[in-house]
Amino acid sequence: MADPREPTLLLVDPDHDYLKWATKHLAADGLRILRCDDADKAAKVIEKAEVDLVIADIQLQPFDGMALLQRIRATAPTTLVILTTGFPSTGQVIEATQQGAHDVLRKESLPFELRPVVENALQTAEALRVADKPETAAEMPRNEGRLKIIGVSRVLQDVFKVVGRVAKSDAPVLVTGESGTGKELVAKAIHEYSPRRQKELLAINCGAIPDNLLESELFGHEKGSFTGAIARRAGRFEQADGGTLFLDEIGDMPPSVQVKLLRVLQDGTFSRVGSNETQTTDARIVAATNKNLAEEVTAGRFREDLYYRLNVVEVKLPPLRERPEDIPLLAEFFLRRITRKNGMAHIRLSAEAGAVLQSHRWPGNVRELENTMARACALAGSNVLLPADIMLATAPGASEESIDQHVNALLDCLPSENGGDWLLERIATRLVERQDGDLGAASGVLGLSASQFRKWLGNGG
Ligand SMILES: Nc1ncnc2c1ncn2[C@@H]1O[C@H](COP(=O)(O)OP(=O)(O)OP(=O)(O)O)[C@@H](O)[C@H]1O
Repeated sequence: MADPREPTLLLVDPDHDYLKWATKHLAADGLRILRCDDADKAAKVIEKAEVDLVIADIQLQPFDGMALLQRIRATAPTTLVILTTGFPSTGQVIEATQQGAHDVLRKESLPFELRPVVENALQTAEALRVADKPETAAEMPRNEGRLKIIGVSRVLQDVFKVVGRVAKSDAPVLVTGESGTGKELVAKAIHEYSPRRQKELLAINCGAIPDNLLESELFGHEKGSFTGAIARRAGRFEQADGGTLFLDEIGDMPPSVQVKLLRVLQDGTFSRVGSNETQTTDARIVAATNKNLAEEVTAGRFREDLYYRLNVVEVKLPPLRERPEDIPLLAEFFLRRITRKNGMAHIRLSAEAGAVLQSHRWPGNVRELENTMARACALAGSNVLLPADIMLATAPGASEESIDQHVNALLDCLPSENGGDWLLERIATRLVERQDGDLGAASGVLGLSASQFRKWLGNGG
């Protein structure tokens, strides 16, 4: 049965002006906001109503925010709690985190940080609720069109805070991280939380466009300026005027284009290819790279002056293996998205499969996890994913240790006697079913010959 409940947020603060401001600031379609001015009332509300997220001041009466947090942890484990305070000490932040607070925010940074952190927390709360109640799993997520960045890890929460802070300004942002960590998603979030959100967000992959075309793609060209320039054309900088321009793979930008980009960053001007006329643009630049740009500078492949201009604010996205707590949530999120898109019944992740995912190194990061979930959905035989349903791409760089972890996780789910045969036969049978009975195709998935594969099937065919 679908859970028809609206996401619910409870604000707890003795300051009535703050409560009014925060209610207005966070108001969104389909979001229920409750308010209390003391901890006792808040605890009663939480006993009666299902609350997804509590935002409470640390200084409350008759008991403080930390004590409220402990009560909530004991009585409503899936309710997330964000504590707010004037000047949190490091000790407070550590203690609150250890007690299970989702986050601790400084009051003075709430105008920038509150909305992105709350929206992310509500998505996380929804994912937790769905994971907690399998019967509601087929439910369509709310806010269908909204950007979704899933993650509960502290490092990702920190990324959210930076996004909230920088979104309001026009400063260039450099998003760094390995391939597939979500750099483009962060660029979209910066645009979406910025005053430019009504205007265009345009993206260009500097590594995917031949060097001689990149300049004209970015800055436009005049008719006849090169062979094939049959008409005057506006470039991305003109099109993104007033909006945001996302320059992906900036480390691959050729030196001639780097010079022109530097000029735009210095004074907002450029010229179309084949023209001396100066154009102006007010496009906000978000650049991304999976290279180490400082090293590119040292190697003489990237201009130092451009590096400093771009790197006014750096958002570092950690690889997925450094935030394993995000993996099961992301996996559940992708499972829901994939099954819904394909009109399939919802498929859940078993705890054992979650453990297998958490022990993988994910060289392709979140993108690899998404693909792994798509493959698992296509091959799954029931509505619960087991370790045997998860086929991890054997990355050339996978360490022996991580391979051992997978093997151990698989062995853990075997019955004690004669387990190996049982598992191989199950895997082989499933594969044949998924390939519509085509034994040759099924053996091909594993790279085995048909005769080897028949042995797996255990019955000679
Ligand atoms: N935290 C997240 N929550 C939900 N989806 C995510 C998250 N991070 C990444 N993704 C998804 O993973 C895929 C890869 O993300 P994205 O394209 O933003 O990575 P990238 O770092 O820009 O990769 P590349 O360097 O290869 O361009 C996308 O489908 C994106 O939607």
